[in-house]
Amino acid sequence: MAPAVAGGSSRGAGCKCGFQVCVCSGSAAVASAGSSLEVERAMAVTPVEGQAAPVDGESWVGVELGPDGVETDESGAGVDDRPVFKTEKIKGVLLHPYRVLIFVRLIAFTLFVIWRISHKNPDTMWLWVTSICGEFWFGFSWLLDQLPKLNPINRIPDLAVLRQRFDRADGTSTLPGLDIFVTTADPIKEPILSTANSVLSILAADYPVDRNTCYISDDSGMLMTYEAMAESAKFATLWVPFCRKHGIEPRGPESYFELKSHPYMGRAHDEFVNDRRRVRKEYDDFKAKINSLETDIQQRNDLHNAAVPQNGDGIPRPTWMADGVQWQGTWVEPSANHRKGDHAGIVLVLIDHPSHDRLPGAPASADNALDFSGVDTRLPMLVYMSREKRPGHNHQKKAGAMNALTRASALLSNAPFILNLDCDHYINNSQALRAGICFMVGRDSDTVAFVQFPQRFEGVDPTDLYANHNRIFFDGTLRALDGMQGPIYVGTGCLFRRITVYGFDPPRINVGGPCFPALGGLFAKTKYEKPSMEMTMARANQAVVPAMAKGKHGFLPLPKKTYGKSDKFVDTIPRASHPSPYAAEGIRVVDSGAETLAEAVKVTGSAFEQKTGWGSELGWVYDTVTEDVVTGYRMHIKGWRSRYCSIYPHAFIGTAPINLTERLFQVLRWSTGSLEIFFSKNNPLFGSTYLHPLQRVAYINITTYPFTAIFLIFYTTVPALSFVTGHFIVQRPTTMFYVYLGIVLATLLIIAVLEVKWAGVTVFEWFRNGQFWMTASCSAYLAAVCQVLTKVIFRRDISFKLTSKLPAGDEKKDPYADLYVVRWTPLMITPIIIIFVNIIGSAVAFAKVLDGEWTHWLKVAGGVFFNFWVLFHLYPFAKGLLGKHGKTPVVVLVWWAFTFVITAVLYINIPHIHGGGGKHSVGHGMHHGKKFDGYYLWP
Ligand SMILES: O=c1ccn([C@@H]2O[C@H](COP(=O)(O)OP(=O)(O)O[C@H]3O[C@H](CO)[C@@H](O)[C@H](O)[C@H]3O)[C@@H](O)[C@H]2O)c(=O)[nH]1
Ligand SMILES: [Mn+2]
Repeated sequence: MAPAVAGGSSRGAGCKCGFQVCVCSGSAAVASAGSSLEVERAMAVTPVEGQAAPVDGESWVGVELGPDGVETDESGAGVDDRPVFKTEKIKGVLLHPYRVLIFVRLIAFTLFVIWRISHKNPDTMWLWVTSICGEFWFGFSWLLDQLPKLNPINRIPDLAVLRQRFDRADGTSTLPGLDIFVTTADPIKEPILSTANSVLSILAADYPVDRNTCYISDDSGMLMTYEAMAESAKFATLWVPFCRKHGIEPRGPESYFELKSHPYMGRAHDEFVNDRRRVRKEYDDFKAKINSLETDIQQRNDLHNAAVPQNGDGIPRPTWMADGVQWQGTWVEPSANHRKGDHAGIVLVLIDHPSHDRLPGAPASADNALDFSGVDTRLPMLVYMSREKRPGHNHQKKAGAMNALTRASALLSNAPFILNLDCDHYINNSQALRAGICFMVGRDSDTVAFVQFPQRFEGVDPTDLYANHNRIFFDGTLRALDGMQGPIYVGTGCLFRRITVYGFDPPRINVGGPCFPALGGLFAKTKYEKPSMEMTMARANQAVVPAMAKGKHGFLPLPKKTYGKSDKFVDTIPRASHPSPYAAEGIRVVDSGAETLAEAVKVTGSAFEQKTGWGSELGWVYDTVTEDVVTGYRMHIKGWRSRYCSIYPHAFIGTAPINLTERLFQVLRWSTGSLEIFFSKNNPLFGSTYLHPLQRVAYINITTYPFTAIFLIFYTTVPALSFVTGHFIVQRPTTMFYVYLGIVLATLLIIAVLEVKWAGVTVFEWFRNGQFWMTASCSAYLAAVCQVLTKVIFRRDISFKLTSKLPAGDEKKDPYADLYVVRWTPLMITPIIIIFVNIIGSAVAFAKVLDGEWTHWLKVAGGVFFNFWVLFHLYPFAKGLLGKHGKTPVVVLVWWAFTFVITAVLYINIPHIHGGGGKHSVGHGMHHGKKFDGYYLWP
């Protein structure tokens, strides 16, 4: 097979797990991955104290800060010089061989291609030409994937230092404000209980409550979502103080109560057990309420609407809120102005701004069973929002929701930082928010646009059949990019700097990675300016940042009209980088009065963005099926940097589609989105020179990887067909050919082993990554290439559906039932063809040897081995295709063996194929009876 390939670690191909247990025990890891989540949670009792990400500690060594490495705090004054995060690089014993091998492989590969070009195959020129093109592409894409990994960096937040610098003795804190956006689009397809859990985990996270606001955006506009959030707000008054009192981890109740053991903080064990029993009972009630919401709302409506005639009379039957008011959004019985895609905007405050001072709870009493005396009972602000939807408007999916959230939140809380979580992701580590903030307030951090966390998933089958955990991508590629300009933005679990979202330039440019300042300086503009005195003073005084309009690389706001017609909103922009929502002690500069709420509804209106810069110059980027990568790209080309934050226990955990069809569709969407960027004005080849050179390479990689499909289809079919046709890619290999090939393959493996070592993943995951890479290439990537080319040529739009978070099988009996549900999609056609071609190819070869037609069985074995290599990669796919039968792996093998035997028997026994006049005697390469000396290239 194309020697350059090892399963690219692009986003689509890959696996996303990340369990400490895997990392420590190395080998037996994967089998226990499912249950290791339990272990992990049990270990989560003690909140992390700057605990390292789950990488192999032996592989990394601290980077020493130079004399300039003194930190300044948010006021710019060098108050405390201890850094809020530590930086590590890979130990020399790993790093040097790693880099040398990459170089060696590059040379060997070049020599290999030169050999191939100079050894023409006159028999079948088309094979020769196409295969060389393929090899060239594989080598090139390997390089694109490998080069940005030359300088991996590991950063570890130091929460103890953060605490000392920002938290005061009286329990208040000067940490910067943080707005958290949760996006949801359907209370059924995205189970509402899971969304409620995410919100509860956010409300209970460890962050100064008066500086933290949670926004839930509901693109369905349904009352059910709103009421589930109202219930959550109610339950939070118990859940949150309970978490604080006993140091509960994780703080999503569902995952907490699922734990087999319930460790506790502090000494009051009996009290803890009693409290937990109480809360558990309340949680069960809460769950029951959430689960009956649909019928409750229905019943309430029936009661209210009893007077209205029942059948098809065209009289609208409204949906009623609990307080007897008509719901503004989507009605249960949809009518004009009240259906999905056609309803008014809604902004409702469920929990208002908390007080600035602590609010200790009451001791246990008759109507209050839990003793919360001494526990702060304040809750962060919680806002429900559903933007206006109108027919004929393109609402731009998640990107549109995020932009609406950005504007509404500016009016209500205007925090300088924004964290986005998809509705199925909850906070698994209560310190996650603080950990992310470390990278925003540390040394040089004012040029950091966003902090991307790895995406971790639960509910993935223990062997991670379709590489859902994507660990090679997260722990390898994204971490490595931290050593360049920073990780690519890949969606949920990302913390943003608000002014970056507003399209501002960074205060200065310093994109050269610590290891390649020279290289960075050579190709990229690495102008370094110390923050001006004015800016420093402004921050120190906690006043409006006056430097915003200044300087080429100072904050450069876009023209006012770019932001839309809301003076109130535009007025918030100068304070957008202000760390505190308080002007003077205790006086909030933002309010949630009726006027502000009305303005918030206005700025989320569907016409608001017309003739503004939203979706192009600022905010999340529009007109693409994946808004994430391109939004981050537009920040990087301005010279902003990003950071990767991988903490342990995992910061956030979500759900992943373990069903083959769902997974293929997800990857189809991602790869289509990637190609769209390539064919747009955001093609990374033309991005500004502020882009770090190797960062550019990484972007070229992530916007071109689906093209691999074209070449891989060739390489997974033609060699197998060679056994039938007798035309081979390489006719007479020489010793040097084998030497080059050997080096190319050996270095591939050693590089992988080193990479797996520093990334802290397992070799098994590396194989899974490769397997899914091939499956995706033959199906989703190929479809993506076709789709995008159609879009580019015929200007046809591409539509996509939500990734399902609903388990399709019976969850009670088997948590992974969804894995075995087969839903047919045309995406499956190519991998099926490839499987058959490879089985048939090797069967024919086998038959030819048996038959005495070919005598060099050893040479044939090489080719057959390659066919098996392809089959090995497509094995998970075949397993999934068999559905329930695939549960027994033998079935796959039996199915394959059966096809093999049938083909071989048929070949030997049917003279029509076997004898002269068959296909294989047509070419000049090999004739019946002629000694087999053509040899298929790839062992
Ligand atoms: O009209 C819409 C459609 C989607 N969403 C939300 O967008 C998020 C992501 O959608 P999902 O279908 O779950 O996509 P995934 O493939 O699971 O998500 C990954 O890929 C997306 C880009 O394709 C990123 O936006 C996500 O953050 C990333 O986790 C979910 O919270 C949705 O509720 C909306 O708010 N409005
Ligand atoms: Mn999702």
